[in-house]
Amino acid sequence: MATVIQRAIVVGTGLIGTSIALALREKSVEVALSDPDPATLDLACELGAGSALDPAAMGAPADVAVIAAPPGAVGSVLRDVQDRGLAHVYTDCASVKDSVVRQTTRLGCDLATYVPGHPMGGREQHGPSAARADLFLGRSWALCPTGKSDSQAVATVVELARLCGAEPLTMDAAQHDSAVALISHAPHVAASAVAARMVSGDDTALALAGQGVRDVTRVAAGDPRMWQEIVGHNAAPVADILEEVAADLTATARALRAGDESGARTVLGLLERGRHGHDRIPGKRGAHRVPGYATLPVVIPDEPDSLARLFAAVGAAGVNIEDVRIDHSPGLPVGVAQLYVQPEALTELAEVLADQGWSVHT
Ligand SMILES: NC(=O)c1ccc[n+]([C@@H]2O[C@H](COP(=O)([O-])OP(=O)(O)OC[C@H]3O[C@@H](n4cnc5c(N)ncnc54)[C@H](O)[C@@H]3O)[C@@H](O)[C@H]2O)c1
Ligand SMILES: O=C(O)C(=O)C[C@]1(C(=O)O)C=C[C@@H](O)C=C1
Repeated sequence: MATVIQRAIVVGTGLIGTSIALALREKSVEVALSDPDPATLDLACELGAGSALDPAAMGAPADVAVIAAPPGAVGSVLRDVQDRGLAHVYTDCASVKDSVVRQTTRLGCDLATYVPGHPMGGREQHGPSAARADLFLGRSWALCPTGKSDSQAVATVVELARLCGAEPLTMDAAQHDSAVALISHAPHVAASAVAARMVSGDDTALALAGQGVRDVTRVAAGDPRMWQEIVGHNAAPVADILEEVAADLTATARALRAGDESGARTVLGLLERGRHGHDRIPGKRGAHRVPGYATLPVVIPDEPDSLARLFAAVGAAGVNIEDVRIDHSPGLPVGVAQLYVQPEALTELAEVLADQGWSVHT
């Protein structure tokens, strides 16, 4: 079933909504934007994410409407946009899915045209000023169709994810929620618990802070109210993981106080399990860019000679690759090579590679 998204609506133009809109604009999709906060909407428009939604001037419904509002608002926003007939297909971006599906069902939304979604890209900042067109490049995008979502609607939202450079993964809402409790929500709370210790740390201790504590606590800089809402909507799965983390921490503290051989084995056991768990996390996505260079993200197929061909093409264009980072998850058919080049080489290299058929995301 071929679907081509030409016109989209984004409701909620914060970090996620504006990032999706920017990614769609790069693919020449016409985007109409809406947000209850006029300053937020103006900024998203000024950043080139689209133009303000004017329902009177809209004509035919858009191909897809994306709701990028906080989880607790998704049900009522969906009901409203469906009542106004703004699009043929609807999706949302909330970080939790089961409670959102229950809200939409309770509010009598049309579940045939709605496909719950969750793009797995984000940042610890919020609002349109933090948005980036490449936020979802090479990331997974969870789709949790309800039993009632129709197949054309699912195909449209798959296309939306791919237009943003992401790889759609279909699962049910409960499976999604326990997965994100493990890989996103509990880690966020644990990072906040570690970061909260810094409140009473003295200035000398904080002056010593290196990269370690910054890495462990980066996400704790996120919006506390948004995260309270996210973990509150996924309470039981998050609480389950946090209890396991707390048990490990309590056992480790006891073992350290005991200071005996058995205690040493307990500590080593946790550190070894931690390393093993870390090794199981695919790729190294979201690492910070190397300062001073421009980065050119290029999508690479998961084939033996892709990188060699890409490097050869860059060399033939006379450009030196200063550094490279490869974001790739085993099992996904594509990855993203981030090429670090001198800023003055960027535009021409992007054009040369695009002309040769590479999927380049400047
Ligand atoms: N921040 C992340 O890393 C991340 C990643 C993936 C998904 N999400 C999900 O995406 C959604 C948006 O998060 P964000 O980080 O962009 O937050 P944000 O605070 O940057 O943006 C949220 C926007 O929603 C608007 N909004 C609030 N109530 C609304 C309503 N009733 N109708 C329409 N718009 C409304 C706000 O004015 C704001 O502009 C949330 O559901 C969040 O769970 C966040
Ligand atoms: O990278 C970050 O800053 C994020 O917090 C992104 C992150 C995540 O935990 O991976 C956070 C919440 C989302 O719902 C999806 C992605």
